[in-house]
Amino acid sequence: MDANRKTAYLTLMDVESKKSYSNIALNHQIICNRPNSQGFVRELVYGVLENKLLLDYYIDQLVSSGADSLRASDLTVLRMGIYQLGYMDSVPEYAAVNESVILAKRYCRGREGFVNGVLRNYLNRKFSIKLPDRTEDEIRYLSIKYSYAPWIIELWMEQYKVDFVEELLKAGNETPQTTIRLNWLRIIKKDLIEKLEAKGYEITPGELCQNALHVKGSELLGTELYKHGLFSIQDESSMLVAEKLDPKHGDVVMDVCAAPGGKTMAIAERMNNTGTIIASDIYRRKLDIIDKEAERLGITNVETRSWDATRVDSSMVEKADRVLVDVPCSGLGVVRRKPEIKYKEKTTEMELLPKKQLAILSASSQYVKPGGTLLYSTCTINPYENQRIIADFLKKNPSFKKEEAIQLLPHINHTDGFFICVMKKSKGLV
Ligand SMILES: C[S@@+](CC[C@H](N)C(=O)[O-])C[C@H]1O[C@@H](n2cnc3c(N)ncnc32)[C@H](O)[C@@H]1O
Repeated sequence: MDANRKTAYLTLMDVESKKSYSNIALNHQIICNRPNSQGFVRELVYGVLENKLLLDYYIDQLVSSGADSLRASDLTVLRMGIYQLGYMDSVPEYAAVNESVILAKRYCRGREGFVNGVLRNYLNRKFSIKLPDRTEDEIRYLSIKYSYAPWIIELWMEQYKVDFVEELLKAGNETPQTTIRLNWLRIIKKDLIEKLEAKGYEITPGELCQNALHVKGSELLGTELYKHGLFSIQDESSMLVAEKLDPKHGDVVMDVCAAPGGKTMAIAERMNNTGTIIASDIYRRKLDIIDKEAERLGITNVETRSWDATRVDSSMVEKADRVLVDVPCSGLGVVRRKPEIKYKEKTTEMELLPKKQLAILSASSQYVKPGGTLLYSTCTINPYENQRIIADFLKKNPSFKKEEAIQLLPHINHTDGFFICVMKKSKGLV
């Protein structure tokens, strides 16, 4: 059996049935199955994940009992087959059908005839299947066309005009460019560019941050340059958080939701290994990742500890020059990297997020020294987790003033969708 399609199938099944994150499942299955074209596997996995509702809409037109009636294994093989037939020009039609039938023989015993029939039916009808009528139900049309749960589209329509929302939906299905953060502690920009170019990578400068470079080329994480800590992979939105926090040499910084530590490291590099960063997270096991990253990058000013950020550590009250509050959120700004987020249901857990975010922000604000900086950030595009939290917080905490609030958007800034709000604590009594 073709190892590429097997890897893609097993990854998609992990995401569908075990609710694994796509990036983690994909890396795991690549290690287990050693496909000969990781590029093909990625294209197929992300193509299917990004277009899941659209592919199921096609299956609904082709299978009388509908996509919902199918077992996860049958549905996954059909989604993969239709995606290859409809969207992957590099795959000949016969290969897409035959390889899907081979997958079905292995993973959907007795259903290979059914899979063959549905895919042939798709080939016959693919140009005649129409999307739902936009004028009748715009949310449903957009939800199918761009494959997003309807509640996300409704949420964005509350905030933005429909054309703007459509651009945002489209951008969420694009592949993000690879961006790296150069490690100022180990190398200067010019030298890193030279070393990467010598290895055949194509480099262009970042748009938002001095230490950002866009890189074209594969296997970056396998290079000696990465292993020796000359750079990290990070979107410019996260780098901008560290830039806006503006840490100074010798500062005491608290990073209260720190794991896996991307922003902690960016802050530490800016502080040139001076001062102290207390990086805490509720999960002890996640802090090991921060310790390992610090070692790779030659960072020595980070102390990790497990702490529930909704609780106030009285020993740290008014001890920090800067506090970063990068809260857990719905992740609607990172759908380009984790397309499975587009299909999340609006659960009670999600509805409780703003309460938790406000609790974390309120408790953590107590660590800020008079005159110090408090930065709240999320990787989401949701006023209830962003602007509303800040408004509620500022109403109850008049000693803080908002200095700047930015909502980065993939179709405008070409970054992840990020919210960054910088606040200052007054120097005296308010
Ligand atoms: C958005 S992630 C942080 C990403 C991190 N700042 C970075 O740049 O790599 C949110 C983190 O908050 C942590 N978290 C969730 N609830 C928490 C709590 N009550 N106290 C502290 N950390 C919490 C999660 O474990 C998760 O690692």
